[in-house]
Amino acid sequence: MTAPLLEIDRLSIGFKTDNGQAVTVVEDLSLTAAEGETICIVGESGSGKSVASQSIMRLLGENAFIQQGEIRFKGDNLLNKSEKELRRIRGKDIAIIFQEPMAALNPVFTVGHQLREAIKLHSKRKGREAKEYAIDLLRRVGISRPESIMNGYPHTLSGGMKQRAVIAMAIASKPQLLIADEPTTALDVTVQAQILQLLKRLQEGSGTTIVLITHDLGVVAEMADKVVVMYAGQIVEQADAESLFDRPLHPYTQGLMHAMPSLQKAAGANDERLLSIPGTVPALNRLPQGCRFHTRCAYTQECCKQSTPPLAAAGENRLVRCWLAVPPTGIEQNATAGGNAI
Ligand SMILES: Nc1ncnc2c1ncn2[C@@H]1O[C@H](COP(=O)(O)OP(=O)(O)OP(=O)(O)O)[C@@H](O)[C@H]1O
Repeated sequence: MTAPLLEIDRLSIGFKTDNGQAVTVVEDLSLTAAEGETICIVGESGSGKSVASQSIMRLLGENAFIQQGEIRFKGDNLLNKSEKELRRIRGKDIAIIFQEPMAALNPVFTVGHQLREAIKLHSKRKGREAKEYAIDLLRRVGISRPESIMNGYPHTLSGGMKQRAVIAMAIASKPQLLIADEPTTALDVTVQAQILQLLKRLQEGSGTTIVLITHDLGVVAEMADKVVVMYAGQIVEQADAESLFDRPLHPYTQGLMHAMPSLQKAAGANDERLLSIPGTVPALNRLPQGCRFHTRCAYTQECCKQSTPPLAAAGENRLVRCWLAVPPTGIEQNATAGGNAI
């Protein structure tokens, strides 16, 4: 059997803080993504989604350190690569798109110049050939007057057009893996939908694997094959998208779903009484004992305050970290059987 394109294996990441202490922000994270698959990582702000995704490209700051684990891309551990080897992989085999398109665009160069540079960096195309390819890429991302956009500076474009230009740069080298970190959060709703459709269409044509970071379950519903739900640095639930939306198992996932505006409207809630999960994600250096979610959970029992639930099997291709799904008394019995289905 061929290895999945991306395998993150028991990855833990810490940051050194100003007072010299280390804080773990991603703990024991494992996931796999096959060729052509879209995997969404979802959770509230501060759950560790961006740190996890940026670690794939080793884009974390100097105060970040890997505590354990591997990130394998086509079977090779990226954490063992030199900076030189990584430079070759970044932007060519693996590309990243951020929430804010200006993070990738330089305001002092035209869109065409930047696109041609991206093309020259990762392919043999030069001069006229690079220009024609740039125009073709802009057309592919839905820009209808590519020639005039080529001569424009980024600030002359709308947010949606800028993000399209960034996507054109990202796909120039035909990457096998595209990491998209909240790519539509800065855009208004109709443009968001267009950009998501664009990513889907490009993926269908190229077979690119997408790791999509979002706090928005609406985006997950639109895009995901597989979903990883993160809370306070840990995976709390992992499932294929259909099973997750059919039957969310973790109270946190259920809370995120109840907070989805479309579901609330369908249930007849009015805007003043939008449901949300009470409380906030705890600070990672002051985590509660036991389950990290227990201080916000409607189903907290004594065991939740005492000990951390494991991420256990809960049916086919499903994992959940909750004592309700895998009761403490069942753990020893089921440990050798690989967890308890609910
Ligand atoms: N450079 C850094 N130094 C110290 N801590 C950091 C650094 N970058 C991120 N963190 C911390 O890591 C934790 C996870 O952050 P991360 O950005 O991954 O969360 P997120 O789920 O992507 O949320 P958001 O949607 O707000 O970006 C947060 O507590 C954050 O403060």
